[in-house]
Amino acid sequence: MSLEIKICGLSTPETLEAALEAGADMVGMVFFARSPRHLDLARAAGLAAQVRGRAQIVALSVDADDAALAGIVAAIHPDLLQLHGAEDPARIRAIRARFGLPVMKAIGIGGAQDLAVLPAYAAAADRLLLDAKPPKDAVLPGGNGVAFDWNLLTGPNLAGLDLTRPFMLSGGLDPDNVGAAVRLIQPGGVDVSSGVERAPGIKDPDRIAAFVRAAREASALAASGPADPARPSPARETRPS
Ligand SMILES: O=C(O)c1ccccc1NCC(=O)[C@H](O)[C@H](O)COP(=O)(O)O
Repeated sequence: MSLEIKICGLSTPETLEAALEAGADMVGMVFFARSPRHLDLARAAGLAAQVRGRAQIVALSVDADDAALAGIVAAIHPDLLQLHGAEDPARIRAIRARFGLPVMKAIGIGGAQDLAVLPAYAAAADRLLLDAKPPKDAVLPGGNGVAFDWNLLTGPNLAGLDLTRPFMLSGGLDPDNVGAAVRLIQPGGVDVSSGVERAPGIKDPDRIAAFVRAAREASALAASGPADPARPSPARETRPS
């Protein structure tokens, strides 16, 4: 299975085009008013029209209620809903049922203890996004450009987890470190926002291209031999189909 690459927090036609031309599989649009990447629905609809049929459209929200989600879905017809708040497995199931769309749940990882919740979330969501926990003083629950210890996701720590679909890795990835992350973890996908920006909320086309290139090169290399012999390759799945 080939590595899926998501560029999150795109907000202009130019940077969106850079992500699509670089070969991103997924593009993320942020609906969270406190974020410098926040999009209003009209702007998002225009960007979605530019993407349709070229990559998957991911709508990111944070503890959004049904009315807010309905507005987002009607405006951009996303392929995937990314939930980046404190949505529990019951809420994820309710959202999947109500909107008939696959859900990717972001889970903050700070230590081995955070892995315990993964099976419950994997059973409810279509995908998991394993992200860093936000720093204590952070305004945003994600998109903070901080990484967690990737070694938490190597063989012994994942051994007891019933994961049956590829997860995406995120948090502090950038063009310089994504190769090492892919070779070590062999995730199903990688997701980046801050690491391809020149300032908060301002994406850099060159960094987007460099990120995609580095991730693809590392994925090809990893496919020729797993870095962690205790771990099946590619990364295991997180939900029965
Ligand atoms: O990007 C935002 O502004 C944002 C706001 C609220 C919740 C999540 C948000 N972003 C999440 C992401 O962009 C990524 O899924 C992930 O957290 C990685 O971000 P980064 O560490 O900046 O690459």
